[in-house]
Amino acid sequence: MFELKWLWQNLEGNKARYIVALCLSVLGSSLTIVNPYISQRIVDTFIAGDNALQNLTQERGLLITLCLGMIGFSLLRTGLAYLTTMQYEISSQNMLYQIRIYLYNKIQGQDRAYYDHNRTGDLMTKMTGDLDMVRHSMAWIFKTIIESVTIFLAAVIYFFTIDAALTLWMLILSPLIFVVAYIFAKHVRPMYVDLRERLSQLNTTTQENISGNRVVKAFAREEFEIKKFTEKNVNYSTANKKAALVWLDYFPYLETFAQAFNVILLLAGGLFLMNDRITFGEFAAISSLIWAVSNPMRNIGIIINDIQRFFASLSKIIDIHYARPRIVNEHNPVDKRRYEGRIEFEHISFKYDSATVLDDVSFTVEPGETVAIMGSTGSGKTTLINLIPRFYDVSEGRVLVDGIDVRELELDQLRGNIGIATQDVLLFSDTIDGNIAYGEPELSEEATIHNAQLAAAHEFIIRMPEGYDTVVGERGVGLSGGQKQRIALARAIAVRRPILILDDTTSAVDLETEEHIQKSLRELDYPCTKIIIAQRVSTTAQADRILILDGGRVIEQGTHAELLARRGYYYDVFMLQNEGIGRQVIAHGKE
Ligand SMILES: Nc1ncnc2c1ncn2[C@@H]1O[C@H](COP(=O)(O)OP(=O)(O)OP(=O)(O)O)[C@@H](O)[C@H]1O
Repeated sequence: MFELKWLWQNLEGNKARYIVALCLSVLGSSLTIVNPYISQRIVDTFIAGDNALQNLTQERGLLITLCLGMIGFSLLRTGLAYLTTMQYEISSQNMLYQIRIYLYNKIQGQDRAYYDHNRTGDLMTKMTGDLDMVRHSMAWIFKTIIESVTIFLAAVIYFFTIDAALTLWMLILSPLIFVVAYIFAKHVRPMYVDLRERLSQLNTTTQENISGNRVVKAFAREEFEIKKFTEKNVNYSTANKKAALVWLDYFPYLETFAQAFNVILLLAGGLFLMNDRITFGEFAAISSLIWAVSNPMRNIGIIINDIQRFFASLSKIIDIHYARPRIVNEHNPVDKRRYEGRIEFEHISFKYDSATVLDDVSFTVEPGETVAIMGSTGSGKTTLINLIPRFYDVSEGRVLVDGIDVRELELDQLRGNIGIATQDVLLFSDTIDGNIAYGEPELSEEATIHNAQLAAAHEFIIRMPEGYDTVVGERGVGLSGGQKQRIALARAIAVRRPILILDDTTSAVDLETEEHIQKSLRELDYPCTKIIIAQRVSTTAQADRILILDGGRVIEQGTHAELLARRGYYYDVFMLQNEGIGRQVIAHGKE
């Protein structure tokens, strides 16, 4: 089985321990027949045998030995069970730990497209519930199966040594039980696949609801969200019940078969006893072990249910393992530590799945230049800049950095040469200090403050209760939009990379603060090519060049003054934003 092979490979380092656990399981379970055997000897020798009374007086030593043997074997089995469980637990926990790290690394290594297509809730379910289910199966379900099978076989072999014909009578129903179990397993499998999907939907809804809590509150949509959650919860619960209850359709047959073991034993065993084919002791031993044959039949449904759950979870985990990022290093990537910062878009086009978002875009940014990109919403600005650090790869054309196609550059080095502040600001649950130093963990305190000053963030940070040590939440809880943007900007410039990309980073700050930030950016004390997406003319006016995107195409290109002179899109935006102060800014742009 492919899935089990995968699991076995991932048990690396714990295989020996797991095999020991399996062997201990087999050994401990085989010993189940020892005490019934001893009790058979006791009954036949000291209770029901022909010379029972005589033996009781003459063979006391044997009786005591047999009794002590029973106690000893019980203790031995308890000790073995303890050791066995310990080995299963340790090996499965170690495996879980290893696989979790491995899968986490895999998820970290995925490209943006992977995150576009996989829901966070689903990934979380895989990394938690599914992994736990697999571990639980390794530690408990496989143990139960191995032990049930061993006890069953040991008991059957023991019965055969007593009387083969009687054993065959007792096993007469076994093939039927396996047929019923097989049909049940086939019936229930798709239900567990469906159940797993519904669990993932439930988790996705919960995750979205919690992270989007502020939007929910803002629109007073709590009731709607509760309804949505309840619906997913009901779906999951119904699927759970359906899968669990389907067992009840089969249960009466299997329970009847399991009960029949006792009836057959009473009828056939009684006859064999009366005909002196078996002794009282042997009858007692079979009676005391009949559970070993009937219980696995009874539990077969529970085991099949758990196995189906196990395979449903395992296949989800394996999905992560085999998901290959499309954006990876070339075979022999170009090794270049520090870039100059020359960026060139050469007739590039880009499609998300099938929709064309960028169409034949060409432009060049020389090292140290500042290029501003403007355009209507959805015109492809963010998509365009995402092509530089290879968050996505072009569909056609080439993006070159320092004259080399980005696909030929070493990916970590490429991204390590770019400082980026994204449009959707995400701050980690950490101190402000920790957030600013995220890309440069060794950043000194002075440097942190310096970068915060450049990003016009220092003033508000020092006014916070714990200054730079203030912990901000998952998404910068407690900070205004503009404050978050400024911390994100400080984080982007703190890494001192030769390419700086700012995606609408100052949209939420006031004009005065923005003026300060623009000045800082112009005066950065390290060589840096800047690409700035902005909607405000006040941000773009000082750029060396401004590109206007519309519908994925560059429709205008030039300096502030040149674009104003063209009287196109840029001019219209300028007029809209500067009614009344237009003249002043025109003059400024011409400087
Ligand atoms: N991950 C994605 N998958 C599919 N389509 C996407 C994805 N991201 C963006 N798009 C689509 O690509 C187009 C361009 O989006 P993009 O974010 O680049 O625009 P933008 O110019 O940056 O917009 P805005 O100014 O609103 O940020 C839009 O039509 C958008 O719906």
